Amino acid sequence: MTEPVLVVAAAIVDDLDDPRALLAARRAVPASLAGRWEFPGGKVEVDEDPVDALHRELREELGVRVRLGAEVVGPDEGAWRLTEKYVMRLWYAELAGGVPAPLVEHDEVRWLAAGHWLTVPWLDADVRIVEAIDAVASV
Ligand SMILES: Nc1nc2c([nH]c(=O)n2[C@H]2C[C@H](O)[C@@H](COP(=O)(O)OP(=O)(O)OP(=O)(O)O)O2)c(=O)[nH]1
Repeated sequence: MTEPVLVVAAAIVDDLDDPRALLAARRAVPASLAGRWEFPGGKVEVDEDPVDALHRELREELGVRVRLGAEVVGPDEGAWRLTEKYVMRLWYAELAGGVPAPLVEHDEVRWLAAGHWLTVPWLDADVRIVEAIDAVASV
């Protein structure tokens, strides 16, 4: 069996200490995923450190620098299984520089206000993740 490809992504919030708004990005490509929303991020390259990969992806995709918070630990050996092919690690983050813009594979980025995190059509695999972090933020 081949190992799943590691994807790293960020749940960018307005304030790590008191998250209210969550940044979601709408995919423009590929056609099969277009129109669905996701956590910005991407695949870790061979021999690349996952955290370095995350900073690289956020710089390339959104043009931002971030400060990372805690990892959002998932049920699949600490990660989140997305599909047969992909597994994702996710970190909370807040902006440290730049204004997020849909530069590469997205056509819109949107701040979702508290109570509205589940109102956009997330990628299928992301729904349970957004539910999990929404439950924590709503406490
Ligand atoms: N970035 C990201 N990918 C996700 C999420 N949920 C989810 O199922 N995926 C899937 C979509 C893609 O099939 C895969 C990640 O690929 P990607 O297209 O973001 O990776 P990448 O930026 O490195 O893309 P590329 O350069 O290889 O085109 O994981 C998510 O929340 N964020």
